[in-house]
Amino acid sequence: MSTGGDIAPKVRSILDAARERAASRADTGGERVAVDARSLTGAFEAAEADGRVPLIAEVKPTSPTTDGERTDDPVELAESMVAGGAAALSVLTEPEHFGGSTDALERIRAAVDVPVLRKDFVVRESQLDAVESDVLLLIVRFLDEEGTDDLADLLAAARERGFQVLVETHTAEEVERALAAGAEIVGVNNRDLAKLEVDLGTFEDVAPEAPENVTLIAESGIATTNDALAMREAGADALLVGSAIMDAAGGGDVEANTRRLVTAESDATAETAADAETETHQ
Ligand SMILES: O=C(O)c1ccccc1NCC(=O)[C@H](O)[C@H](O)COP(=O)(O)O
Repeated sequence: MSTGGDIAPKVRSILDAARERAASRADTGGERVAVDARSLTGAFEAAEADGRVPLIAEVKPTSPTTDGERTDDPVELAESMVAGGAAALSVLTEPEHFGGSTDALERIRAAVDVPVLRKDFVVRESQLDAVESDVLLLIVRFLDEEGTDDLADLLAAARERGFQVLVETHTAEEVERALAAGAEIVGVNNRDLAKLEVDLGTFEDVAPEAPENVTLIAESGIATTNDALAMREAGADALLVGSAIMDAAGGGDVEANTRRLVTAESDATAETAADAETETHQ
């Protein structure tokens, strides 16, 4: 099935590149990976117990919607994110549009002890063996396209290799399809891959479709502490944040940017308590 006419030209170019990489990997064969994965839900629980907002911070040097590129050492960026309290990391491995690489992911995973998500556009089983990671992303919308494998088959193939799988959706219908395929970790992307526009209302609208036993992640467009609080209020078990932490245009402090979002809830609670205290003394 292909509903491909809806996809933005920049996203179509990403998908075409993913198909080409899948074909070249299939040609060269290559060994099947066997992952000893660090638990993503365990990392979220540890963050919650510690009063931190469970956050996946994304090493995203650039993107089709980013002004500029961050050329710092990806391992240093990743270590700063962990120092800022990130429960897990996401690492772009797509080279042509996001400046990522499998080499960067390998180096980061060796340097940190939190779970690492491989952020790429996986459409064929042969792509699963490009590199080991704790979590793998599958995007429902992309697996509609011609020349891609079936979502349930890919999910099973990824689990057979030891990956935990984050299945990304954008609509209630895609959440249903993710669940029917057996997804246990579901992301709702606030970025519409058809128009590349971001609307945090997407997560708020779609989240009620996911049952309680699913780990639900709000992805994209989360920039401020208020955004983080709104996504948590709407039911996000965790947040996935790239651009606001990377700050490619400003080259800002990645550790401080991470900490600001991770402490959003504890800071809000402290502020409310301080306001109550002030009122009592007036
Ligand atoms: O980020 C993009 O420009 C983009 C363009 C086309 C397809 C996917 C894209 N992003 C992938 C992502 O899912 C985000 O990197 C991730 O959710 C973080 O989003 P943000 O915090 O808004 O950087």
